[in-house]
Amino acid sequence: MHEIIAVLGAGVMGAGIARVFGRAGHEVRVFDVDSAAAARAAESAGASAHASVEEAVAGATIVLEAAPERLELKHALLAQVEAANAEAVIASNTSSIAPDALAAGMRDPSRLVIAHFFNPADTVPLVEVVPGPATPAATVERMVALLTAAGKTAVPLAQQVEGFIANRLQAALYREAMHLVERGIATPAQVDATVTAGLGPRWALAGPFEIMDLGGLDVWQSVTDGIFPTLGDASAAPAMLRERAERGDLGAKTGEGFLQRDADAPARFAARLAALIEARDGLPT
Ligand SMILES: NC(=O)C1=CN([C@@H]2O[C@H](COP(=O)(O)OP(=O)(O)OC[C@H]3O[C@@H](n4cnc5c(N)ncnc54)[C@H](O)[C@@H]3O)[C@@H](O)[C@H]2O)C=CC1
Ligand SMILES: O=C(O)[C@@H](O)C(=O)[C@H](O)[C@@H](O)CO
Repeated sequence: MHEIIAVLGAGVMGAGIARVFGRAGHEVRVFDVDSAAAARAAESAGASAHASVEEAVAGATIVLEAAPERLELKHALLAQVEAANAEAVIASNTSSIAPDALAAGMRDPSRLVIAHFFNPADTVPLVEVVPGPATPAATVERMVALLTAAGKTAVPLAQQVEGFIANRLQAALYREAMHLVERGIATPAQVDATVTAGLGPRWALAGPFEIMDLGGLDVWQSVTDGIFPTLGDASAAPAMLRERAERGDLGAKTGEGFLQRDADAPARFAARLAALIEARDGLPT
């Protein structure tokens, strides 16, 4: 089904999302408060850039919000969308905000659904589709169909939860990774190597439940009984993350993070990831 899709926010994620839908043949419109960002994203996606939210969403059938992860900003943007378009499905690319919190200020919360893409959005197949309490099943089905037809792997959740599935899994892993570094057990590079040389290749082919089946549930019962009580239990960002973020060492965005990153690291990573996914998809099952 041909859609008219307005992408609001043309940064790291919005630009990639616009390319996904542009490549799928939909009419894509882009708005960003940074008009240069909107123009760049529109050019890369074969889309049109627009000077206002109202202009971008007028007549759109789908609105996809990829603005900064700040609830008050998203609330204001969703209000602008509702005022300018009474029909479109409104999808947010939020990383972690539960749909009901996001829809709290909306006139019609049933229009909201989460479509959570992964960075880089036009390379990573996964998109989590998360309904809020008021989201009709038909809206979830429509988003899943749209994403699937665009070549994505859409995973619908039965109900909302903060962080959805993948970010909860990532958060659990990253919490333990930082716990191990803060305890002096390993360096960030050594922790990363355990993933890229071990866990990562397996996870490209099998998720946690398949891995447990392959390893033996008796073994995993013993392992989890032994390890769970020793895991880190931080309930907020640990000092090694908070201190870097607060002093502006943001990683690839600034060149300095946990490890040194040069400016084209994200582009090189995206190219390598695309090649890896293509090779994986060509493997015999
Ligand atoms: N960066 C990542 O790895 C991922 C981020 N996300 C989520 O996607 C959303 C966007 O994140 P990023 O693309 O990384 O952020 P970003 O900071 O790269 O891009 C945000 C864009 O929104 C624009 N913007 C700011 N206020 C706006 C407004 N009122 N209306 C329209 N545009 C506005 C900014 O100028 C910027 O270009 C966030 O909710 C984030 O949590 C989701 C998956 C991955
Ligand atoms: O990893 C991803 O692309 C997504 O899970 C995200 O939402 C981002 O990592 C975000 O949580 C932080 O950049």
